[in-house]
Amino acid sequence: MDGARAASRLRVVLGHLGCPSAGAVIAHPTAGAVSSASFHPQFQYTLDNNVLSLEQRKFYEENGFLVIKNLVSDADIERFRNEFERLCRQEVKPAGLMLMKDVTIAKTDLAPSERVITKAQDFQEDEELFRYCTLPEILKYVECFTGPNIMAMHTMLINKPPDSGKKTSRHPLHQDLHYFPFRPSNSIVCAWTAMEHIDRNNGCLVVLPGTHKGTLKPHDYPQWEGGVNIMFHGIQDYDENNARVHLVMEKGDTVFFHPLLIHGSGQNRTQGFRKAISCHFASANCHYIDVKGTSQENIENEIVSLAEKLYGVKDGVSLKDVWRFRGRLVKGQRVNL
Ligand SMILES: CC(C)CC(=O)SCCNC(=O)CCNC(=O)[C@H](O)C(C)(C)COP(=O)(O)OP(=O)(O)OC[C@H]1O[C@@H](n2cnc3c(N)ncnc32)[C@H](O)[C@@H]1OP(=O)(O)O
Ligand SMILES: Nc1ncnc2c1ncn2[C@@H]1O[C@H](COP(=O)(O)OP(=O)(O)OP(=O)(O)O)[C@@H](O)[C@H]1O
Ligand SMILES: O=C(O)CCC(=O)C(=O)O
Ligand SMILES: [Fe+2]
Ligand SMILES: [Mg+2]
Repeated sequence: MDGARAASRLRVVLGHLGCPSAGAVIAHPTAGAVSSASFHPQFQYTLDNNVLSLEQRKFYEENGFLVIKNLVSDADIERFRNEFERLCRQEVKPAGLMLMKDVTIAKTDLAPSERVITKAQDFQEDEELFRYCTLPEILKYVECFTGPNIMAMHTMLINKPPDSGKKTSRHPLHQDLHYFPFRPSNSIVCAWTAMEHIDRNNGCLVVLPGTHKGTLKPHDYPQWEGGVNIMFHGIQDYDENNARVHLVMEKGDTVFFHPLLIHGSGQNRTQGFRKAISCHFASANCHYIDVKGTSQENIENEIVSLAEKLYGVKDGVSLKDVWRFRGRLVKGQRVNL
């Protein structure tokens, strides 16, 4: 049940009980016997617990994202950086890991190194990097969105390269839900941690606040002259008047955001490789959906044919099989996913 319906149902129930202040529960959460810290039926994107302040909850409800400063330690980030370098040099090859190169060098046979790999994806079998998805300081916040049964569904270390001049280091504006065949969307959250100072010069995250309240939009490849990275689908028609917020973040700062929030990242105009580590978490109580006949069918076809090509998997595989294989339980019980 969503928050608005829960609130109106609560009003009905309290009304039946002859409670005169039924409306006041919504208008004045501090009134009466209801504790303000734990009971907010008007909220629909965050859960009742004592981790987020009222201000933080209101911010996420309104905007669809929340930045927590200095959440991950320098020592942990150093470990992630070292392990990423080992993966790039292919000193270790965890099962399922995908190493991506920028489209401008995809067809070259440069030896893999941290100056060639732009993204390490699906590191769920790499114990050292997967520590990120189990950090108590991360999970404490994740639980505010997913509840207690938590799956790490999708992992990435993004190493945005210096732009070659073709602007291929950009990530077009998109909604992550486009890639996910599970619902409900409010029980999914991305944690994205800056591994260094990130601003507009090296291609920070750009978000369109409040867009998490909308629906999933059709995505496809943008018509960019210089080329687009494989699977970097973007929204074709978003509201150009929607405010754009550039998230300037320091090392260790972490943004939690809703999978419908429209976001992307600009080009990296520096000579450094801009690093961030992220995980999409979902409640294990979410359920898989069939995306056939929906706007997500294009990404399903693309991912499934890639899986067939790279891993020789047989016909009849669907997007949900790919995600079932990637997902790992990090807290509570693996209920559905
Ligand atoms: C919420 C979240 C999911 C949002 C996102 O993450 S959006 C971006 C998602 N991106 C992905 O999922 C990419 C996942 N990565 C991969 O699948 C792999 O790393 C690959 C890109 C396929 C590379 O795999 P690899 O084993 O190295 O295979 P190959 O080097 O033989 O490449 C296979 C064919 O793909 C091409 N390719 C590789 N990298 C890129 C690129 N950056 N842009 C465009 N095309 C690319 C490559 O040229 C090759 O093409 P063909 O020779 O088959 O024509
Ligand atoms: N013309 C465009 N059409 C669609 N998306 C765009 C366009 N230009 C940029 N974007 C996308 O918008 C997001 C942010 O880009 P934006 O240009 O605001 O930031 P930037 O490149 O970091 O900074 P600057 O404005 O200084 O270039 C990225 O996801 C980028 O891919
Ligand atoms: O540039 C980034 O780090 C963000 C990438 C992103 O949004 C994604 O991979 O889904
Ligand atoms: Fe994204
Ligand atoms: Mg720009």
